Amino acid sequence: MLKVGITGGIGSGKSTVCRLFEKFGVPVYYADDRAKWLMNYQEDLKTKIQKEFGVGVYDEDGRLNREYLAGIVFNNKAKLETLNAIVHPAVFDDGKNWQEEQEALGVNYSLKEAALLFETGSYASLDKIIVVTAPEDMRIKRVMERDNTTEEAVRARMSKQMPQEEKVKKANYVIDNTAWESLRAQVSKIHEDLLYYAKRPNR
Ligand SMILES: Nc1ncnc2c1ncn2[C@@H]1O[C@H](COP(=O)(O)OP(=O)(O)OP(=O)(O)O)[C@@H](O)[C@H]1O
Repeated sequence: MLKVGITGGIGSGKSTVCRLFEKFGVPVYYADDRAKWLMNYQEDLKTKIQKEFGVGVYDEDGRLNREYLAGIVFNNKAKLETLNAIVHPAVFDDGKNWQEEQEALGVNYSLKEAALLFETGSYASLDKIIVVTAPEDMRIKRVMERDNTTEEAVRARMSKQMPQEEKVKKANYVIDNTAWESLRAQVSKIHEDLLYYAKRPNR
């Protein structure tokens, strides 16, 4: 099975593009959503997080207090690195298990969607990379509307990510998500190409 990664800056439209791939029957692993789930429900991971950041990280029901944790790590590089060193391997292993399941089902290629595909080093385990792009002002506006948040808050999150131009340099495919109208055709073309590549003998 061909393993394909899909990434892009905040608000570029990764999830929107993935939903189009799903319409073509391609299975998608949403690493960021899955990370949230694992931090809430995987006991090993929860124990490690609690040990490092204290009991206050989880509420009485055992659910992660995301605001509390964000307050600790957002402007503290060392703490953020510690958290990442705990969470990223757990998500990577979970993604690997998922890929093995997909392979056993006979899937030609699967997608792994992650905002920090390059930053976490996860791209190294993938065969092809798709980067979704959109102009910065458009991305900010879309996230402000989607999350009902401020420009400042979006820019703060954006500043922690690799710049879009650098991601594009590392991509095998780039999807320009400036306009909704051209999105489906771009996805369709890449899907055909990946299917062809995935089925090629001795690739
Ligand atoms: N081509 C488009 N035209 C208009 N709105 C769009 C388009 N693509 C995405 N959007 C909207 O922009 C917002 C951001 O898109 P999406 O959530 O897919 O981005 P993302 O890259 O997955 O975001 P994040 O980095 O925050 O996870 C969503 O509300 C989505 O509906």
